[in-house]
Amino acid sequence: MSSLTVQIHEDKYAVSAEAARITQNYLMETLNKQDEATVLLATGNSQIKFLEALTDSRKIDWSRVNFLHLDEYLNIDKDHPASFHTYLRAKVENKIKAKSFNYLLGDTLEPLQECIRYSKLLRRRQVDICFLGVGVNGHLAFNEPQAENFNDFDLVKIVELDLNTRCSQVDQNYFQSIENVPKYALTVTIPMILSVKRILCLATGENKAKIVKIMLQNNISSKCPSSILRQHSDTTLLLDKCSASLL
Ligand SMILES: N[C@@H]1[C@@H](O)[C@H](O)[C@@H](COP(=O)(O)O)O[C@@H]1O
Repeated sequence: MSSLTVQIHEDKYAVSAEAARITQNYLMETLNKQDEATVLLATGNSQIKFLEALTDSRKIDWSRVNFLHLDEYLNIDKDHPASFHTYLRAKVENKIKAKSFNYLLGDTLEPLQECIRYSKLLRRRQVDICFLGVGVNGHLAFNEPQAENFNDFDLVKIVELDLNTRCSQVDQNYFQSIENVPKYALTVTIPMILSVKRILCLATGENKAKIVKIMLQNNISSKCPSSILRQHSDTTLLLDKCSASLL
């Protein structure tokens, strides 16, 4: 049965605090039932305060938690300031002592082999919880809007990034100019995301209001990949008043 719960909070700080609270409780419950837990991490501005609050938690036994992440640019050095590797190393890996931390390698010379390697890692364990943001064009991880259905067979794939997505990375000062933004990326696919037990999706700010409305009120369609979350069995979408302003 599908179940998407929408919460509307005062601002991005309240969203982050609530996301950290939900995750902390969920991971504690999970670790009471099983030896290890597995988390699929997102990057982006929506995650910053949330990850800060979560990694401050002293109630979670991080030594029993495995981490993987959703996506990475292709042809980017892992130490590049805009790589998701740099982001996650600083915001998560360096802050806790995890059981394992498994990066998608964007500087690989063999992208197809990297997809296979990462798919194997993802298959090894059931992912317990996945964090997501929503792109301004509705993308989930780097699953860009497209005409076809959500029919990927693979768990990880190579994608060509939308011009919109690449421009938004410049607008947010991750890259100096559009020429510097990689054209391709690796991403976990929609079927992989839907296989996760619990999903927390965070979308805050006025620039997300239009897409949040489309995501929740238009037909479920691969033209707005995030709309597929309405078919997942246990997803919470956390909005602030700005991103929820058109609902
Ligand atoms: N590829 C990432 C996504 O994984 C992220 O969730 C999304 C939302 O970003 P933000 O959190 O900045 O709104 O866009 C980025 O481009």
